[in-house]
Amino acid sequence: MTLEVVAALLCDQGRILLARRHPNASQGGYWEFPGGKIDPGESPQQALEREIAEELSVSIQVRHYLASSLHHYGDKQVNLHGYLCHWQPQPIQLTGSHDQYQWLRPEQIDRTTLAPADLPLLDALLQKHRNASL
Ligand SMILES: Nc1nc2c([nH]c(=O)n2[C@@H]2O[C@H](COP(=O)(O)OP(=O)(O)OP(=O)(O)O)[C@@H](O)[C@H]2O)c(=O)[nH]1
Repeated sequence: MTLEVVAALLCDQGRILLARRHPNASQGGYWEFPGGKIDPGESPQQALEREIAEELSVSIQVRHYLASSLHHYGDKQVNLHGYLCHWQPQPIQLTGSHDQYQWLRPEQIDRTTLAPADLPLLDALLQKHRNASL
């Protein structure tokens, strides 16, 4: 089984939003870029805007595709697609999928507690930042 999943790299003043999966969820306790599965008939952008509204109670604008990552978790395979997103700062309300969130600069993100499928997305983000500062 391969799940098609979208994730938002939501930027605010150089920091990226990370959310921690609820302990009872699959990959519980891992930090991730929030998002979720693409429903039938949805575009990745539509899925991402819907998931972020559902999980964080905020509205976002999907800007650019960043990178994808295909990861085997044992019981399933996740094809994760990361998009750079923009928002007008709004209060975040976690609605159940996550138990915490934090804003971090990409170089501050702890690779050991990040969902393994997200590591290539983090690397693409770090690469983009390095290129931007050349
Ligand atoms: N939203 C999101 N999901 C991710 C990321 N990285 C990653 O491996 N995943 C995995 O992608 C799968 C789908 O995400 P979901 O948010 O719809 O989670 P879910 O609990 O409904 O999924 P489940 O059916 O696997 O339990 C989960 O197994 C989740 O662990 C990520 O950065 N964001």
